[in-house]
Amino acid sequence: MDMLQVNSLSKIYGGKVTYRALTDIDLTIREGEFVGIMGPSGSGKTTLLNMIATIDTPTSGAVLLKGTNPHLLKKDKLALFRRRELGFVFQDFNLLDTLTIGENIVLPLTLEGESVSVMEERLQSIAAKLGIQEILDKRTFEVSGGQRQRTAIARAIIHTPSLLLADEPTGNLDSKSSRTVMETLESINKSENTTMMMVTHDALAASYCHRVIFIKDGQLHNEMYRGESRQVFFQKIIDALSFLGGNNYDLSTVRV
Ligand SMILES: Nc1ncnc2c1ncn2[C@@H]1O[C@H](COP(=O)(O)OP(=O)(O)OP(=O)(O)O)[C@@H](O)[C@H]1O
Repeated sequence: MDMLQVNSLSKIYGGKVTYRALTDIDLTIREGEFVGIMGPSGSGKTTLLNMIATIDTPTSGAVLLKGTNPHLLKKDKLALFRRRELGFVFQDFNLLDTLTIGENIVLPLTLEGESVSVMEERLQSIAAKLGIQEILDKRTFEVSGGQRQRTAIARAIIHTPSLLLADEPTGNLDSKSSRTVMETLESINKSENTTMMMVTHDALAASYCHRVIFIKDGQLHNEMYRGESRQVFFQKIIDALSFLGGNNYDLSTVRV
């Protein structure tokens, strides 16, 4: 089944000087697929993610999630759609420092008015899957970056969203934590069959995806499927990035 369809999506930013950030993007993501989006700085990756996340609106074209175009929904329905169908993971974790790790994770269920016993059960089960049972009572500033990101992932999937959107989830992590976070996402993708789309500059992170789509100058450039070996895929991604060129690709910082 197709989970996400993006049809002829374009974005022109307004203002004194207009800027065409995306041109005619067509994209389909199947249920359970884990897709990476890569491309040089300024190529339109975050713009694409923001259109799909309904954080921003397209200039033309359509986004369909399970056949529904969220951009056509009224404000209340859109808020509900976002809360139920989407999960978000960001580079800077976006956790609330006034809450414990456990309270952060159950926040989406609190907003849904779920009962305490259901919340507790879901919390324990998800914390066990992500290996963060020991830190549920701690504050966000008492745990490591990798643990914070796993907390953010737990919060993003506790309401079993149709689509998990991640923007540079390893951007603030060292290489060891990056691996753990990517292994976590990979294992959730497998066990829950959660459809995932991740924007990243990090070739190591991208190598965990089933498919990587490269964007250049606001247009789809090419795509690559992983196949059997993550190591081989990693090398292919590095080659594709150096071929793609563009700004801010410092391959000396690439992690193996
Ligand atoms: N609100 C905005 N108004 C005007 N131009 C914008 C706006 N947001 C982004 N842009 C421009 O659109 C282009 C695409 O930006 P976007 O953030 O999507 O790129 P990106 O590929 O995610 O870049 P990076 O890898 O550096 O995060 C850039 O040239 C950017 O300057």
